[in-house]
Amino acid sequence: MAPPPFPNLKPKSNLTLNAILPSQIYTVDDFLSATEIKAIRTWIEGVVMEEPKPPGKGEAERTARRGSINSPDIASIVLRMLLPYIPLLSPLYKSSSPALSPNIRIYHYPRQTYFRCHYDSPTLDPTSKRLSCWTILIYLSDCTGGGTTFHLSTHDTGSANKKKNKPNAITKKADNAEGEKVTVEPKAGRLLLHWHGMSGGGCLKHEGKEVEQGDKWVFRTDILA
Ligand SMILES: O=C(O)CCC(=O)C(=O)O
Ligand SMILES: [Fe+2]
Repeated sequence: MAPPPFPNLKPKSNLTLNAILPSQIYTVDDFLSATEIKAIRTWIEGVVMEEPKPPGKGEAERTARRGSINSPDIASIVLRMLLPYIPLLSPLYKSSSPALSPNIRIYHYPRQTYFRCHYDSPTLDPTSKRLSCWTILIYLSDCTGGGTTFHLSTHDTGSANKKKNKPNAITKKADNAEGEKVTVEPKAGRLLLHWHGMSGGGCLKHEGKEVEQGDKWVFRTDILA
């Protein structure tokens, strides 16, 4: 039997782009409808999911199951949904031909799984020869815990470029030992974009916190610069 198809998603008008931390972290709630999430979850049943592997040298530990598929078609469906928001982002998106990485990844975090602190880095798309610059995460379920937490005083380019931005916060937490953090909670249909491009101080250190209740499902790709 043929695997279930990826649904044809419908761009929605009147959604707000929330600047959680200007120039770094943005969200859009209800980016996907409940029907679209259900159809994507059905499509995922045809995606081969791999069990977690021990981290390689210098890699962050991650204990979620992951699947990946190379699909320019899915990238173009999701790009059409993202187009209204791209001109609103900072750093300003300069390319005249917006594109998404066809490397589509699915994460499944059962209870008690996590993705430890790391930085995303610009990654070359071998076909277009373009580097990624914005991480795209779309939450496909509700769960307790499992937030995507950013460590605000961190940049991979060293202290000279540390941001002085203040977050507009979904949940804002001060932690004296580790500095200020901002957590985007997983919510079904919520889109999270965060910057990992070359300029603007690069990527903030971030992590997928341990899931406490329920299962966390995430769709991941990247905007290409
Ligand atoms: O699952 C999350 O909340 C974070 C995922 C992440 O950091 C990544 O895909 O690089
Ligand atoms: Fe990441």
